[in-house]
Amino acid sequence: MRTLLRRVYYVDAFMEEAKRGDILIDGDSIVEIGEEIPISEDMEVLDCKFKKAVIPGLVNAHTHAAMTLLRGLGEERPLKEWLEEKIWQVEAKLTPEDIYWGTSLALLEMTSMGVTAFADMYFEMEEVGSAAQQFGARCALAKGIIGTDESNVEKTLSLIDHFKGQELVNVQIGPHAPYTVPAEMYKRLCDLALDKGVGVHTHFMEAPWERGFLMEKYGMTPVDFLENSGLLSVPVALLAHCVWMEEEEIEKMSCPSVQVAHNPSSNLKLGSGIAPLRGYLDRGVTVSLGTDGAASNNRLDVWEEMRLAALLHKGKELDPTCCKAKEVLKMATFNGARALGFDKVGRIERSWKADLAMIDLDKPHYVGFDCANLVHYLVYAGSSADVVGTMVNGVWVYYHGNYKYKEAEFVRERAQKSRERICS
Ligand SMILES: CSC[C@H]1O[C@@H](n2cnc3c(O)ncnc32)[C@H](O)[C@@H]1O
Ligand SMILES: [Zn+2]
Repeated sequence: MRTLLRRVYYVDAFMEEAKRGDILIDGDSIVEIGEEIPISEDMEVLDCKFKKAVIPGLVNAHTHAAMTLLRGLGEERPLKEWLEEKIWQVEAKLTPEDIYWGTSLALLEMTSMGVTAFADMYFEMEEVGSAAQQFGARCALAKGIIGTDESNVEKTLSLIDHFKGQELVNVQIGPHAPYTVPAEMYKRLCDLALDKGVGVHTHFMEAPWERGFLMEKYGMTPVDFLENSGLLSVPVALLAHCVWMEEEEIEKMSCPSVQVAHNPSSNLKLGSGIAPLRGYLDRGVTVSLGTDGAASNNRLDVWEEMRLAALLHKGKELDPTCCKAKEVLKMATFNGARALGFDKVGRIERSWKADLAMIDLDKPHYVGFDCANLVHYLVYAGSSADVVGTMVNGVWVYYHGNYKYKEAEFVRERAQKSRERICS
Protein backbone atom coordinates (compact mmCIF):
# COMPACT_ATOMS: atom_id res chain seq x y z
CA MET A 1 0.00 0.00 0.00
CA ARG A 2 1.31 3.44 -0.93
CA THR A 3 0.51 6.43 1.27
CA LEU A 4 -0.76 9.65 -0.24
CA LEU A 5 -0.50 12.74 1.95
CA ARG A 6 -3.13 14.78 0.18
CA ARG A 7 -3.55 18.55 0.34
CA VAL A 8 -0.72 19.39 2.73
CA TYR A 9 1.65 22.29 3.13
CA TYR A 10 5.22 21.04 2.97
CA VAL A 11 8.56 22.69 3.49
CA ASP A 12 12.20 21.77 4.05
CA ALA A 13 15.28 23.86 4.70
CA PHE A 14 16.20 24.04 1.02
CA MET A 15 12.94 25.40 -0.35
CA GLU A 16 12.55 29.10 -0.96
CA GLU A 17 9.10 28.87 0.63
CA ALA A 18 6.50 26.24 1.61
CA LYS A 19 4.37 24.65 -1.10
CA ARG A 20 0.86 23.23 -1.21
CA GLY A 21 0.15 19.85 -2.74
CA ASP A 22 0.39 16.08 -2.40
CA ILE A 23 3.23 13.78 -1.31
CA LEU A 24 3.25 10.12 -2.34
CA ILE A 25 5.20 7.58 -0.30
CA ASP A 26 6.01 4.12 -1.57
CA GLY A 27 7.98 1.75 0.65
CA ASP A 28 10.65 3.73 2.48
CA SER A 29 10.77 6.75 0.18
CA ILE A 30 8.98 9.77 -1.19
CA VAL A 31 8.24 8.84 -4.80
CA GLU A 32 6.23 11.77 -6.05
CA ILE A 33 5.40 15.33 -5.06
CA GLY A 34 2.87 17.33 -7.01
CA GLU A 35 0.00 19.76 -7.00
CA GLU A 36 -2.56 16.98 -7.42
CA ILE A 37 -1.40 13.39 -7.69
CA PRO A 38 -4.04 11.11 -9.30
CA ILE A 39 -5.49 8.73 -6.71
CA SER A 40 -5.38 4.99 -7.34
CA GLU A 41 -6.74 1.98 -5.47
CA ASP A 42 -3.45 0.87 -3.97
CA MET A 43 -3.13 4.15 -2.05
CA GLU A 44 -4.03 4.92 1.51
CA VAL A 45 -5.18 8.52 1.16
CA LEU A 46 -4.84 10.92 4.09
CA ASP A 47 -6.66 14.04 3.03
CA CYS A 48 -5.30 16.83 5.20
CA LYS A 49 -7.40 19.56 3.58
CA PHE A 50 -4.50 22.02 3.91
CA LYS A 51 -4.81 21.91 7.70
CA LYS A 52 -1.53 20.05 8.14
CA ALA A 53 2.10 20.78 7.36
CA VAL A 54 4.77 18.21 6.60
CA ILE A 55 8.44 18.82 7.37
CA PRO A 56 11.44 16.47 7.39
CA GLY A 57 11.64 14.47 10.62
CA LEU A 58 13.62 16.14 13.40
CA VAL A 59 16.98 14.69 14.38
CA ASN A 60 18.26 14.75 17.94
CA ALA A 61 21.99 14.78 17.19
CA HIS A 62 23.25 14.32 20.75
CA THR A 63 21.53 12.53 23.57
CA HIS A 64 21.81 9.82 26.19
CA ALA A 65 18.27 8.51 25.83
CA ALA A 66 18.13 6.25 28.88
CA MET A 67 18.96 9.21 31.11
CA THR A 68 15.19 9.77 31.22
CA LEU A 69 15.56 7.52 34.28
CA LEU A 70 17.85 10.12 35.86
CA ARG A 71 15.70 13.18 35.11
CA GLY A 72 15.70 15.55 38.08
CA LEU A 73 18.78 14.05 39.74
CA GLY A 74 21.71 16.27 40.69
CA GLU A 75 19.82 19.38 39.73
CA GLU A 76 21.51 22.78 39.48
CA ARG A 77 25.12 21.65 39.68
CA PRO A 78 27.96 22.37 37.24
CA LEU A 79 29.04 19.63 34.80
CA LYS A 80 31.94 18.06 36.70
CA GLU A 81 30.23 18.03 40.07
CA TRP A 82 26.97 16.84 38.47
CA LEU A 83 28.73 13.88 36.81
CA GLU A 84 31.11 12.93 39.60
CA GLU A 85 28.92 13.43 42.64
CA LYS A 86 25.56 12.27 41.34
CA ILE A 87 25.14 10.92 37.82
CA TRP A 88 27.93 8.35 37.65
CA GLN A 89 26.96 6.89 41.03
CA VAL A 90 23.40 6.29 39.88
CA GLU A 91 24.46 5.06 36.42
CA ALA A 92 26.57 2.36 38.10
CA LYS A 93 23.28 0.74 39.19
CA LEU A 94 21.73 0.58 35.70
CA THR A 95 21.07 -2.87 34.27
CA PRO A 96 20.67 -3.63 30.55
CA GLU A 97 16.92 -3.90 31.17
CA ASP A 98 16.83 -0.45 32.78
CA ILE A 99 18.55 0.96 29.73
CA TYR A 100 15.99 -0.67 27.45
CA TRP A 101 13.07 0.87 29.38
CA GLY A 102 14.78 4.23 29.89
CA THR A 103 15.47 4.46 26.16
CA SER A 104 11.89 3.40 25.45
CA LEU A 105 10.66 6.19 27.70
CA ALA A 106 12.78 8.63 25.69
CA LEU A 107 11.32 7.23 22.47
CA LEU A 108 7.77 7.67 23.77
CA GLU A 109 8.62 11.34 24.12
CA MET A 110 10.74 11.87 21.04
CA THR A 111 8.59 10.05 18.49
CA SER A 112 5.49 11.93 19.67
CA MET A 113 7.36 15.20 19.05
CA GLY A 114 8.35 14.56 15.44
CA VAL A 115 11.82 13.16 16.14
CA THR A 116 12.66 10.47 13.60
CA ALA A 117 16.34 9.90 14.45
CA PHE A 118 18.70 10.31 17.37
CA ALA A 119 22.43 9.97 18.08
CA ASP A 120 22.97 8.21 21.36
CA MET A 121 26.07 7.70 23.48
CA TYR A 122 25.57 5.44 26.46
CA PHE A 123 26.05 1.96 27.88
CA GLU A 124 24.46 -1.35 26.76
CA MET A 125 23.90 -0.02 23.27
CA GLU A 126 22.34 -3.26 22.00
CA GLU A 127 19.46 -2.41 24.33
CA VAL A 128 19.27 1.14 23.02
CA GLY A 129 19.19 -0.18 19.43
CA SER A 130 16.59 -2.76 20.32
CA ALA A 131 14.28 -0.10 21.81
CA ALA A 132 14.82 2.10 18.74
CA GLN A 133 13.94 -0.81 16.47
CA GLN A 134 10.77 -1.57 18.44
CA PHE A 135 9.67 2.05 18.08
CA GLY A 136 10.79 2.17 14.46
CA ALA A 137 13.18 5.09 14.98
CA ARG A 138 16.42 5.72 13.12
CA CYS A 139 19.55 6.01 15.28
CA ALA A 140 23.31 6.28 15.47
CA LEU A 141 24.64 4.33 18.43
CA ALA A 142 27.94 4.92 20.20
CA LYS A 143 29.04 2.85 23.16
CA GLY A 144 30.31 5.50 25.58
CA ILE A 145 33.97 4.82 26.40
CA ILE A 146 35.69 6.12 29.52
CA GLY A 147 39.34 5.26 30.25
CA THR A 148 41.45 2.74 28.37
CA ASP A 149 39.78 -0.57 29.15
CA GLU A 150 40.27 -2.85 26.15
CA SER A 151 36.87 -4.46 26.70
CA ASN A 152 35.23 -1.25 25.49
CA VAL A 153 36.93 -1.59 22.11
CA GLU A 154 35.70 -5.18 21.89
CA LYS A 155 32.18 -4.10 22.84
CA THR A 156 32.29 -1.44 20.14
CA LEU A 157 33.41 -4.00 17.55
CA SER A 158 30.65 -6.37 18.56
CA LEU A 159 28.12 -3.51 18.40
CA ILE A 160 29.22 -2.84 14.81
CA ASP A 161 28.68 -6.52 14.03
CA HIS A 162 25.38 -6.71 15.87
CA PHE A 163 23.71 -4.01 13.78
CA LYS A 164 25.44 -4.73 10.47
CA GLY A 165 22.94 -4.50 7.61
CA GLN A 166 20.25 -2.83 9.74
CA GLU A 167 19.01 0.03 7.60
CA LEU A 168 17.88 2.26 10.44
CA VAL A 169 20.90 1.80 12.70
CA ASN A 170 24.37 3.26 12.26
CA VAL A 171 27.09 2.54 14.77
CA GLN A 172 29.61 5.19 15.79
CA ILE A 173 32.58 5.06 18.18
CA GLY A 174 32.05 6.95 21.44
CA PRO A 175 35.04 8.21 23.45
CA HIS A 176 33.27 10.17 26.20
CA ALA A 177 35.47 13.31 26.39
CA PRO A 178 39.13 14.37 26.39
CA TYR A 179 39.04 14.63 30.20
CA THR A 180 37.98 10.97 30.62
CA VAL A 181 39.76 9.32 27.67
CA PRO A 182 43.54 9.70 27.19
CA ALA A 183 44.83 11.16 23.90
CA GLU A 184 46.44 7.85 22.92
CA MET A 185 43.11 6.08 23.27
CA TYR A 186 41.42 8.73 21.09
CA LYS A 187 44.04 8.02 18.42
CA ARG A 188 43.39 4.31 18.63
CA LEU A 189 39.61 4.81 18.42
CA CYS A 190 39.89 7.23 15.49
CA ASP A 191 42.12 4.73 13.65
CA LEU A 192 39.44 2.12 14.30
CA ALA A 193 36.75 4.47 12.99
CA LEU A 194 38.76 5.01 9.80
CA ASP A 195 39.35 1.29 9.43
CA LYS A 196 35.66 0.42 9.93
CA GLY A 197 34.34 3.44 8.00
CA VAL A 198 32.24 4.67 10.91
CA GLY A 199 31.85 7.99 12.69
CA VAL A 200 33.08 9.12 16.12
CA HIS A 201 30.70 10.74 18.62
CA THR A 202 32.34 12.56 21.52
CA HIS A 203 31.80 15.43 23.97
CA PHE A 204 34.17 18.27 23.15
CA MET A 205 34.92 21.61 24.81
CA GLU A 206 31.70 21.75 26.78
CA ALA A 207 32.96 23.52 29.91
CA PRO A 208 35.49 26.37 30.17
CA TRP A 209 38.04 24.39 32.20
CA GLU A 210 38.53 21.86 29.36
CA ARG A 211 40.87 24.25 27.54
CA GLY A 212 43.16 24.50 30.60
CA PHE A 213 42.99 20.74 31.08
CA LEU A 214 44.23 20.05 27.53
CA MET A 215 47.03 22.60 27.85
CA GLU A 216 48.19 21.31 31.23
CA LYS A 217 47.98 17.61 30.43
CA TYR A 218 49.15 17.59 26.80
CA GLY A 219 50.36 21.12 26.03
CA MET A 220 47.66 21.18 23.33
CA THR A 221 45.01 23.63 22.24
CA PRO A 222 41.60 22.13 21.36
CA VAL A 223 42.51 22.26 17.65
CA ASP A 224 45.86 20.52 18.34
CA PHE A 225 43.86 17.82 20.10
CA LEU A 226 41.45 17.45 17.18
CA GLU A 227 44.35 17.17 14.72
CA ASN A 228 46.51 14.96 16.91
CA SER A 229 43.79 12.48 17.82
CA GLY A 230 42.72 11.94 14.21
CA LEU A 231 39.27 13.42 14.82
CA LEU A 232 39.67 15.61 11.72
CA SER A 233 40.25 12.56 9.51
CA VAL A 234 37.44 10.17 10.51
CA PRO A 235 34.36 9.83 8.24
CA VAL A 236 32.17 11.78 10.70
CA ALA A 237 33.37 13.56 13.86
CA LEU A 238 30.20 14.32 15.81
CA LEU A 239 31.43 16.83 18.40
CA ALA A 240 28.83 17.53 21.04
CA HIS A 241 28.83 21.06 22.52
CA CYS A 242 31.98 22.88 21.23
CA VAL A 243 31.07 25.80 23.49
CA TRP A 244 34.61 26.95 24.19
CA MET A 245 36.23 27.15 20.76
CA GLU A 246 37.78 30.50 19.85
CA GLU A 247 37.00 32.32 16.60
CA GLU A 248 40.38 31.68 14.97
CA GLU A 249 40.21 27.99 15.93
CA ILE A 250 36.84 27.55 14.27
CA GLU A 251 38.43 28.12 10.86
CA LYS A 252 40.51 24.98 11.34
CA MET A 253 37.46 22.88 12.26
CA SER A 254 35.83 23.67 8.97
CA CYS A 255 36.22 20.33 7.22
CA PRO A 256 33.30 18.31 5.82
CA SER A 257 33.56 15.50 8.37
CA VAL A 258 33.22 17.78 11.42
CA GLN A 259 29.68 18.00 12.74
CA VAL A 260 29.08 20.20 15.76
CA ALA A 261 26.04 19.19 17.81
CA HIS A 262 24.75 22.32 19.52
CA ASN A 263 22.86 21.67 22.78
CA PRO A 264 21.68 25.08 23.95
CA SER A 265 19.33 23.98 26.75
CA SER A 266 21.84 21.64 28.37
CA ASN A 267 24.64 24.20 28.07
CA LEU A 268 22.49 26.81 29.79
CA LYS A 269 21.16 24.49 32.48
CA LEU A 270 24.61 23.19 33.50
CA GLY A 271 25.95 26.75 33.36
CA SER A 272 28.47 25.68 30.71
CA GLY A 273 28.09 28.72 28.44
CA ILE A 274 26.80 29.70 25.03
CA ALA A 275 28.44 28.17 21.94
CA PRO A 276 29.86 30.55 19.29
CA LEU A 277 27.23 29.52 16.80
CA ARG A 278 27.62 32.51 14.51
CA GLY A 279 31.31 31.64 14.14
CA TYR A 280 30.43 28.12 13.05
CA LEU A 281 27.76 29.27 10.61
CA ASP A 282 29.90 32.05 9.12
CA ARG A 283 32.82 29.69 8.56
CA GLY A 284 30.79 26.85 7.08
CA VAL A 285 31.08 24.40 9.99
CA THR A 286 28.07 22.09 9.90
CA VAL A 287 25.92 22.38 13.02
CA SER A 288 23.13 20.09 14.15
CA LEU A 289 20.96 20.27 17.29
CA GLY A 290 20.80 18.00 20.32
CA THR A 291 19.02 17.89 23.62
CA ASP A 292 21.74 16.02 25.56
CA GLY A 293 20.27 13.72 28.23
CA ALA A 294 17.07 14.31 30.17
CA ALA A 295 19.06 14.92 33.36
CA SER A 296 20.65 18.08 31.96
CA ASN A 297 17.86 19.51 29.80
CA ASN A 298 15.32 18.20 31.17
CA ARG A 299 13.31 17.76 27.96
CA LEU A 300 14.02 15.78 24.80
CA ASP A 301 12.31 18.33 22.63
CA VAL A 302 14.12 19.32 19.44
CA TRP A 303 11.46 22.01 18.75
CA GLU A 304 12.57 23.70 21.91
CA GLU A 305 16.22 23.54 20.85
CA MET A 306 15.30 25.08 17.48
CA ARG A 307 13.47 27.98 19.07
CA LEU A 308 16.09 28.48 21.76
CA ALA A 309 18.99 28.42 19.27
CA ALA A 310 17.19 30.88 17.00
CA LEU A 311 16.52 33.30 19.88
CA LEU A 312 19.67 32.86 21.96
CA HIS A 313 22.15 33.80 19.26
CA LYS A 314 20.13 36.80 18.10
CA GLY A 315 20.32 38.09 21.67
CA LYS A 316 23.99 37.19 22.12
CA GLU A 317 25.05 38.83 18.85
CA LEU A 318 22.61 41.78 19.14
CA ASP A 319 21.51 40.82 15.64
CA PRO A 320 18.02 39.60 14.69
CA THR A 321 19.36 38.22 11.40
CA CYS A 322 21.61 35.74 13.20
CA CYS A 323 20.55 32.08 13.20
CA LYS A 324 17.48 32.40 10.99
CA ALA A 325 14.46 30.10 11.21
CA LYS A 326 15.43 28.28 8.03
CA GLU A 327 18.97 27.76 9.32
CA VAL A 328 17.74 26.13 12.53
CA LEU A 329 15.35 23.93 10.54
CA LYS A 330 18.32 22.79 8.47
CA MET A 331 20.32 22.07 11.62
CA ALA A 332 17.47 20.04 13.10
CA THR A 333 16.83 17.99 9.95
CA PHE A 334 19.33 17.69 7.08
CA ASN A 335 22.46 18.45 9.13
CA GLY A 336 21.37 16.12 11.91
CA ALA A 337 20.93 13.26 9.45
CA ARG A 338 24.45 13.83 8.12
CA ALA A 339 25.85 13.90 11.65
CA LEU A 340 24.31 10.47 12.21
CA GLY A 341 25.75 9.22 8.92
CA PHE A 342 22.49 8.83 6.98
CA ASP A 343 22.20 9.77 3.31
CA LYS A 344 19.04 10.89 1.55
CA VAL A 345 17.43 11.83 4.85
CA GLY A 346 16.32 15.34 5.83
CA ARG A 347 14.66 16.78 2.74
CA ILE A 348 11.26 16.61 1.14
CA GLU A 349 12.37 15.49 -2.29
CA ARG A 350 11.57 12.70 -4.67
CA SER A 351 13.70 9.59 -3.91
CA TRP A 352 14.57 10.84 -0.42
CA LYS A 353 13.63 8.73 2.60
CA ALA A 354 10.14 9.28 3.98
CA ASP A 355 11.25 10.51 7.42
CA LEU A 356 8.62 13.14 8.13
CA ALA A 357 6.78 15.01 10.85
CA MET A 358 3.18 16.08 10.37
CA ILE A 359 2.01 19.24 12.13
CA ASP A 360 -1.51 20.38 12.93
CA LEU A 361 -1.97 23.90 11.57
CA ASP A 362 -5.53 24.14 12.83
CA LYS A 363 -4.42 25.92 15.99
CA PRO A 364 -4.73 29.54 17.14
CA HIS A 365 -1.02 30.29 16.80
CA TYR A 366 -0.99 29.43 13.10
CA VAL A 367 -3.61 32.01 12.12
CA GLY A 368 -2.03 34.24 9.49
CA PHE A 369 0.60 31.84 8.15
CA ASP A 370 1.25 31.54 4.44
CA CYS A 371 3.75 29.75 2.24
CA ALA A 372 6.32 32.52 2.63
CA ASN A 373 6.29 32.58 6.43
CA LEU A 374 5.44 29.00 7.43
CA VAL A 375 8.98 28.17 8.59
CA HIS A 376 8.95 31.25 10.82
CA TYR A 377 5.58 30.24 12.28
CA LEU A 378 6.89 26.74 12.97
CA VAL A 379 10.15 27.81 14.61
CA TYR A 380 8.95 30.83 16.59
CA ALA A 381 5.30 29.99 17.35
CA GLY A 382 5.12 26.23 16.89
CA SER A 383 5.99 23.55 19.40
CA SER A 384 6.17 19.80 19.77
CA ALA A 385 2.54 19.87 20.94
CA ASP A 386 1.54 20.56 17.32
CA VAL A 387 2.91 17.24 16.04
CA VAL A 388 0.24 14.72 15.06
CA GLY A 389 2.32 12.22 13.11
CA THR A 390 5.88 10.97 12.82
CA MET A 391 6.96 8.78 9.91
CA VAL A 392 10.27 6.94 9.65
CA ASN A 393 11.30 5.18 6.45
CA GLY A 394 7.71 5.29 5.19
CA VAL A 395 6.13 3.91 8.39
CA TRP A 396 4.04 5.89 10.88
CA VAL A 397 5.86 5.34 14.18
CA TYR A 398 3.45 7.74 15.87
CA TYR A 399 0.09 8.87 14.55
CA HIS A 400 -2.59 10.75 16.46
CA GLY A 401 -1.62 9.40 19.88
CA ASN A 402 -0.84 5.83 18.76
CA TYR A 403 2.58 4.25 18.51
CA LYS A 404 3.76 1.59 16.07
CA TYR A 405 5.29 -0.14 19.13
CA LYS A 406 2.42 -2.10 20.56
CA GLU A 407 3.99 -2.40 24.03
CA ALA A 408 4.25 1.39 24.31
CA GLU A 409 1.54 1.43 26.98
CA PHE A 410 3.78 -0.57 29.38
CA VAL A 411 6.81 1.65 29.03
CA ARG A 412 5.96 4.20 31.72
CA GLU A 413 5.27 1.56 34.33
CA ARG A 414 8.47 -0.37 33.59
CA ALA A 415 10.54 2.83 33.55
CA GLN A 416 9.01 3.87 36.87
CA LYS A 417 10.14 0.55 38.41
CA SER A 418 13.68 1.05 37.12
CA ARG A 419 13.71 4.58 38.46
CA GLU A 420 12.61 3.46 41.90
CA ARG A 421 15.31 0.81 42.03
CA ILE A 422 18.22 3.00 40.93
CA CYS A 423 17.20 5.71 43.35
CA SER A 424 16.70 3.41 46.34
C1 LIG B 1 30.01 6.94 28.86
S1 LIG B 1 28.38 7.01 28.33
C2 LIG B 1 28.01 8.74 28.28
C3 LIG B 1 28.22 9.43 29.58
O1 LIG B 1 28.05 10.81 29.37
C4 LIG B 1 27.45 11.35 30.50
N1 LIG B 1 26.90 12.66 30.18
C5 LIG B 1 25.62 13.03 30.06
N2 LIG B 1 25.54 14.32 29.72
C6 LIG B 1 26.81 14.77 29.64
C7 LIG B 1 27.38 15.99 29.35
O2 LIG B 1 26.65 17.07 29.05
N3 LIG B 1 28.71 16.12 29.34
C8 LIG B 1 29.49 15.06 29.62
N4 LIG B 1 29.01 13.86 29.94
C9 LIG B 1 27.68 13.72 29.94
C10 LIG B 1 26.44 10.32 30.87
O3 LIG B 1 25.96 10.52 32.15
C11 LIG B 1 27.25 9.05 30.68
O4 LIG B 1 27.96 8.75 31.82
ZN1 LIG C 1 26.09 14.55 26.41
